[in-house]
Amino acid sequence: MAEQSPVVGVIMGSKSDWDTMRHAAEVLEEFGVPHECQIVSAHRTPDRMQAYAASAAERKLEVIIAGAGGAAHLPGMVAAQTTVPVLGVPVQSKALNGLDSLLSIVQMPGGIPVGTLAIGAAGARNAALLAIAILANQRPELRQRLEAFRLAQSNRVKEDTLP
Ligand SMILES: Nc1c(C(=O)O)ncn1[C@@H]1O[C@H](COP(=O)(O)O)[C@@H](O)[C@H]1O
Repeated sequence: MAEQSPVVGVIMGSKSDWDTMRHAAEVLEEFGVPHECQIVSAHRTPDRMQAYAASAAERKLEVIIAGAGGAAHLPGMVAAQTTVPVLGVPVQSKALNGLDSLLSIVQMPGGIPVGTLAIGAAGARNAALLAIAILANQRPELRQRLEAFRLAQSNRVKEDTLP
C-alpha cells in the first residue's frame, strides 16, 4: 500500500489479549496494511481510550479493531466516541469462555454500531480480513490481493482429501 502511517488501529483491553489479537495483526502484516497495536482499556485507562477514539479520524485511521474479554466495553465505548468503523473481537474469557465478551460487544444500543466478530483467534483473523475488505473499496491493489487470498483458500479446500 502507498500509505506509511497506520490506517488500521488494533487495540485491546490488556496485554493478556495479545495472544488473540496478534492474529489480526498478522493478517494485516501479510496483506501489507499499515497498522498500529496498542493497549487501551475503557476501564483501566479511560483517558487513553477517550484520546484514542477522539483522535482516530484526524489521524486517518479508517478502521479500528478492538478486542476485549469479560465485561468487554472497549469496542462500544470507542465506537461511541468516533465515526471510524469499529470491529469488535470478543476475547475468550476464563470464567465464561468468551460468551460474556461476545454479548458485551454485540448487544449495542441502536445508533452506535460495532461490527462484532466471532470469539477468539478466528474472530481476530476475520476482523482483519473485514478491515481489508473495507479498505479495498478504495484500493484496487488490495482488492486484487484479497481476491488472490480467496482463490488460494478455495483451491486448498478443493484439494483436501478425506482419510
Ligand atoms: N474488557 C476489558 C477492558 C475494557 O473493556 O475496557 N479492559 C480490560 N478488559 C479485559 O479484561 C480481561 C482481563 O484482563 P487482565 O488479563 O489484564 O486481568 C482482558 O481480556 C481485557 O480485555
